[in-house]
Amino acid sequence: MTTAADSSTNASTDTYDVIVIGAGPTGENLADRTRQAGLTTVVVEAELVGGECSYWACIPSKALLRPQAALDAARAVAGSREAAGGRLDAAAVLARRDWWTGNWKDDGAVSWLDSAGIDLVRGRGRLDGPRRVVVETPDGGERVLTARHAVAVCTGTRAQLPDLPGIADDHVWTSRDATSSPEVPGRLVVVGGGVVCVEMATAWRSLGSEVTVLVRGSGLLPRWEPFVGELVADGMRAAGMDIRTGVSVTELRRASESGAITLVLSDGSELVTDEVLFATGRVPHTDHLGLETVGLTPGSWLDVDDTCLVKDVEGGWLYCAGDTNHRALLTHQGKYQGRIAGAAIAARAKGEPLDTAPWGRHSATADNVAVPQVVFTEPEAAAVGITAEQAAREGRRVKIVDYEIGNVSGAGLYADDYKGKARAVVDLDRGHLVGVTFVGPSVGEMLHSATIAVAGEVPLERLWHAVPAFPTMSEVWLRLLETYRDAPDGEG
Ligand SMILES: Cc1cc2nc3c(=O)[nH]c(=O)nc-3n(C[C@H](O)[C@H](O)[C@H](O)COP(=O)(O)OP(=O)(O)OC[C@H]3O[C@@H](n4cnc5c(N)ncnc54)[C@H](O)[C@@H]3O)c2cc1C
Ligand SMILES: NC(=O)c1ccc[n+]([C@@H]2O[C@H](COP(=O)([O-])OP(=O)(O)OC[C@H]3O[C@@H](n4cnc5c(N)ncnc54)[C@H](O)[C@@H]3O)[C@@H](O)[C@H]2O)c1
Repeated sequence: MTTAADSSTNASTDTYDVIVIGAGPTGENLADRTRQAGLTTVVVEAELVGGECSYWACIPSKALLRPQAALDAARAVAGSREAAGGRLDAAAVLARRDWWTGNWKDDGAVSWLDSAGIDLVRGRGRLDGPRRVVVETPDGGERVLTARHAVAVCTGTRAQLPDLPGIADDHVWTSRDATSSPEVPGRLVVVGGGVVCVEMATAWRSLGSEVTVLVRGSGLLPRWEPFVGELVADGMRAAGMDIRTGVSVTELRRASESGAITLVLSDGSELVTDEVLFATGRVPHTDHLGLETVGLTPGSWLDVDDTCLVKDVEGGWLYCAGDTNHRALLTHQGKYQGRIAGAAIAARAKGEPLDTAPWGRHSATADNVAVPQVVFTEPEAAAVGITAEQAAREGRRVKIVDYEIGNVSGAGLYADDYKGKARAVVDLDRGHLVGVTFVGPSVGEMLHSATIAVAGEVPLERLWHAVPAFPTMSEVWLRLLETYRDAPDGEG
């Protein structure tokens, strides 16, 4: 076994300072940080460099959603509305989606790894005891890698399918099909109620599918402020989707001649469709990962501290960042964790002190208090921090401030009859915002201001001095502060 002096010049090296399993957005960022800190770094990738996000998740889904959003924006304003009467060109939308995924080729991402001095080993990696990774290479061989300092598991997730009669025999759509299908199904049923469900139902409806959404609970997006699911459902119904709540699939069968799928529902009725998407959550890629060789349970989410070091493994060498640690299943949080974990690995390798205090450079503190997310439906939803219900559960003394976004000039100018709502959750003991939610057309781009207010713990008195430009939708910030001040027992 050889030892690498510099990984960028020696591709056959088997011992590295850091081994990263999984080259999704998280693995790429983590590897970049350790390499920039001077540590030799290799990433092991079983499929495509760039991960789920680039080829079957964020990028293709947003590419599918953007054209209808552009059309809706034009239709929301008298004058442009008259010019925007046509339908989407589905073939052009799909072609643009394909371009954004690089036609499911990772040449661009591989060149970036090269330029960053990070080695790539293609194949499926698994742990084989402390600091040792065995890679099953595409040619059927095996390659053994050892790490001087750290192994980082960044293997992401795959779709979770419910165990239903017929589901194993009949091909059903998962998020992979919903983001990569070359054809628009005539009829599509989407099962779930979470983010993948609402986004993919919206995208395929915009391309012409007849869409039925089946939700076993009472509404969409149950982890968000309640008005979000209601307004998103209104928008989806207005776009022609059939949303049914309190119902789930109990059985399915695909007809061999027509290919149509019959779904048997929990209310006893049947529904016939061309495709069915199960958007019913995720499971971690931690089975077949050799977790048992280091005392962990195969298939489990990996529990980590704020530096992303896996708990319950001796020797402080195993890290896990991104989806697989279940802190926040979002690309930007995975990349953030990758940056923090990479810096922590480098500091530990050099014997430097770590700054793990809240908001320190080696602590992924934002995961606990300030996770932003945008749902790209029509209307969009955007939130950071906690909801009113979470605040109540945590026993915080809070004031909830609501405002109709349509009342500000910027929103009215953006869209005739703008409908949207903002909510701020103010922690009265701490004197700053701990949660903000917006729902309405194009609110996603406003979210970062809220993220700065929550992560920065900006005192409310100072927020009065953050003056929103006129006439932008951001004037909602001023209205939220005034509403807070004028409410009984307000402290504005
Ligand atoms: C339809 C959909 C839309 C989404 N949209 C958004 C969005 O708009 N914004 C957002 O923030 N998040 C979005 N997400 C979530 C986002 O995709 C994930 O949070 C993100 O991909 C996680 O990044 P990751 O690097 O942790 O894992 P992944 O992107 O899943 O990458 C993991 C990589 O590890 C590889 N791998 C797995 N096992 C092994 C192994 N044993 N050996 C070698 N390699 C292995 C995989 O092949 C993969 O390339 C979406 C998810 C879905 C399903
Ligand atoms: N724009 C974005 O940021 C974006 C977009 C897509 C996905 N994501 C992330 O990807 C992750 C996965 O999203 P998701 O929508 O797959 O999962 P999710 O956990 O958000 O939603 C899954 C939904 O399916 C329901 N469900 C589970 N099992 C079911 C069953 N057997 N029958 C009927 N319903 C069932 C659940 O009640 C839940 O509401 C999320 O954490 C999300 O944040 C983010």
